[in-house]
Amino acid sequence: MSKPIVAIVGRPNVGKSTLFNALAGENISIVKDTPGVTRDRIYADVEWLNHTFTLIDTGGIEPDSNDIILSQMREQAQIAIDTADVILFMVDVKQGLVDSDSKVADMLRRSHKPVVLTVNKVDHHEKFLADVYEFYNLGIGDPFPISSVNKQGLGDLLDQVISLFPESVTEEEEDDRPKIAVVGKPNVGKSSIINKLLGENRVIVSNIAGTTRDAIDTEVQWDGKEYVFIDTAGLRRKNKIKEELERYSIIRTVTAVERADVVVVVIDATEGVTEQDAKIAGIAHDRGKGILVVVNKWDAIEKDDKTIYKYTNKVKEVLSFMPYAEIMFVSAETGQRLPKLFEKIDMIIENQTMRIATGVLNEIMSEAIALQQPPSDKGKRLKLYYITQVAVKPPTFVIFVNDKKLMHFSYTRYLENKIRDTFGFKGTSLKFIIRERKDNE
Ligand SMILES: Nc1nc2c(ncn2[C@@H]2O[C@H](COP(=O)(O)OP(=O)(O)OP(=O)(O)O)[C@@H](O)[C@H]2O)c(=O)[nH]1
Ligand SMILES: Nc1nc2c(ncn2[C@@H]2O[C@H](COP(=O)(O)OP(=O)(O)OP(=O)(O)O)[C@@H](O)[C@H]2O)c(=O)[nH]1
Repeated sequence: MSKPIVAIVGRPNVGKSTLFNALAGENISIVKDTPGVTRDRIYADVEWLNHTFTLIDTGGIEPDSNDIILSQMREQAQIAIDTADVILFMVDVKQGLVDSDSKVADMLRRSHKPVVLTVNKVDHHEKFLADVYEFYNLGIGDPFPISSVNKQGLGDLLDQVISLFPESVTEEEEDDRPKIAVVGKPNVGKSSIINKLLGENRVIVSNIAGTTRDAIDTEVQWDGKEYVFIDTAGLRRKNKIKEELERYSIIRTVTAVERADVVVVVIDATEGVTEQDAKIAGIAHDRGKGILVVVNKWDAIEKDDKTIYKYTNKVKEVLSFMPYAEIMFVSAETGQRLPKLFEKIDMIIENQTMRIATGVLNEIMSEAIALQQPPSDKGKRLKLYYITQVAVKPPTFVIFVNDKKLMHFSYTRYLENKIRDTFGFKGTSLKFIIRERKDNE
């Protein structure tokens, strides 16, 4: 089930980052050993009442000449229209209604996307109320006055945002076809891979409009089974903007990954694996998605009998935060090994949805404890009582212990490895939740 996406759009300096930080707060998921992205605060998961959604800050416009601001705002708004379920359009009560606000409002209105008009910097309600009313002129509905700095008005704002989410029983959720996102740096061969898969296999292609987002998905049939490639039309069609801002490509990646079951991370063999690849892979890792690393352009490099081995090690080193990732070497040009992609995808999905019986899990844990004593601190030893699997996609386990503080990351990793020794779980991360239970309970 993918989380709804909310995008913040607005001119420079209206307070987008301030609101983003106020809402994301400590909820921002920072996985310690994942590189980059989450800490860039471009996106974060926000919880409000019983809802979780992904908040995206489309900001990052360099305040320059007005012309540039307007064209970049249009770009920003387009990204939001393409990817978000709800758009939070932010204006600044102190600056008042500005021409570029009206132009962007026109664009948003034409998109028929749910928009929440957010009037920021209303630090004193009475003083600014008349100015807030002015924003009715934008013709995109009621203005919601807030003060991001003082965290005022955020509750009403979030209530409104949540009320606009699509019904939870959408077509997308009933659809059990595997959904695949192909991501990677520019020029690594994402489009070439998809075109090859479409072309050679004489697959039936149909465009399925996203249920609430404007992303265009592509259906591919392989071996009698249907797979959905997310937002591939945008990939195959060359980007209008030559050098898409890194921020925007991260936003596109996040929103595609959010909807995917399996994420194919494409790496260019001729360039080698880089930190930027790690950053992109980190987005999928953070979200607990199935991951397949595909090293493309394998035809284009000089090889001897050790090349694959060396290359695999290099990939594992740069992507050391996801040792479970499956790696394969392909060529979109020659089609080498490309058909294997579907086998791997099937295998990863199976692992993502695998459920292990509680009895078996507890046996594995008891054996692991017998082999390696749990850590202790100041005379108190960690006791592990019970383990059970509570969810799939990714497989999630709860471990009951006497004292959470004693459960070191390294011991969790040790247990994870023991579980993987038995069940593999290739291509998927595993999530562990540690709960305390008192001895006498
Ligand atoms: N008085 C007041 N100032 C605010 C409020 N929210 C933000 N500001 C200030 O407005 C300025 C701009 O805020 P940012 O959050 O950086 O604005 P932004 O829209 O992210 O700007 P860009 O990154 O340039 O797109 C900062 O000096 C903030 O402290 C508010 O609610 N009241
Ligand atoms: N030798 C070789 N070249 C390839 C292979 N796959 C792609 N290329 C070339 O790499 C270049 C980029 O390929 P694209 O498929 O456009 O890459 P992309 O990742 O979709 O690029 P963006 O749309 O910019 O993100 C093209 O010139 C392709 O011909 C391959 O397997 N071998």
